[in-house]
Amino acid sequence: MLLAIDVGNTRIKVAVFEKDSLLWRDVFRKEEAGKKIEKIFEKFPEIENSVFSSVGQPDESVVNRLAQNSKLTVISSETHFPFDNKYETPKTLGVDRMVLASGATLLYPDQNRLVIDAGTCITYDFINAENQYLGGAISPGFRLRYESLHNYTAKLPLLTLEQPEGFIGNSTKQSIHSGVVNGIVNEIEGFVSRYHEQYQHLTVILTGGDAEFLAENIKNTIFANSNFLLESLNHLHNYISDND
Ligand SMILES: Nc1ncnc2c1ncn2[C@@H]1O[C@H](COP(=O)(O)OP(=O)(O)OP(=O)(O)O)[C@@H](O)[C@H]1O
Ligand SMILES: CC(C)(CO)[C@@H](O)C(=O)NCCC(=O)O
Ligand SMILES: [K+]
Repeated sequence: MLLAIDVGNTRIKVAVFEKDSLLWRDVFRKEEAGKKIEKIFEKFPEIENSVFSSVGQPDESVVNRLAQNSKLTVISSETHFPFDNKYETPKTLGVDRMVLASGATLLYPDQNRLVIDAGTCITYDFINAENQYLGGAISPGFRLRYESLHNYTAKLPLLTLEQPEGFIGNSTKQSIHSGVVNGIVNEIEGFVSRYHEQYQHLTVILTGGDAEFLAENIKNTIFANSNFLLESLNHLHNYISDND
């Protein structure tokens, strides 16, 4: 049994896997990590292994706690990934993006893949059929867009994610919702079309905290899976174990 921990920019996501099946998952704030992780080991005493990845500097107390209770694998830029990294600055590439690229490589073999992660940031990661990671894009996610419109203007209110009533925003609120939601939807559809022009056969995977909301709004054929990063951690852990 494996415990996978993904420390994002805002929240921590954890899942327990038995082979390829996800048994249980949870999401919590960073301050709660210590207590929550202790509880997970109590709930699942069968956990032997854990795999940890963090977009920021890993929290030492969390890492120590995991290492005390299980055989721990920490994913970093030193990890042996299943793709060939062609990024010009591989040392600055986000660990979360490398985990997503690993999952896409292992789960969708021999094809061009685009992973879109809609979380705090929206990231685009492209791996070609030759398993070369070429890069992608980074843009602000829903919450960042709503917050920056409020924080950097004199009059715009702070709103939270809501489906706009139409394309033409007919009030301040509706204009903001249209700008943020239709902006992101058009951005994603635009990127997917551009990749499609260059790569006819393309598998698109959509994940992150806002994936479900987005899946309902996007035209193109995509695989939406909110747990893709956690599942990628599980598969990457198996890959590392098999190749040691
Ligand atoms: N309680 C919550 N706190 C923050 N964001 C939330 C919450 N519930 C839903 N969301 C939505 O999830 C998005 C953040 O996604 P996610 O949880 O994947 O981000 P994250 O933890 O920062 O992870 P990552 O860094 O991998 O993007 C926000 O844009 C917001 O719309
Ligand atoms: C882009 C984020 C913030 C998305 O979580 C993260 O992957 C990150 O900090 N990346 C470093 C920059 C890069 O990926 O090139
Ligand atoms: K993200």
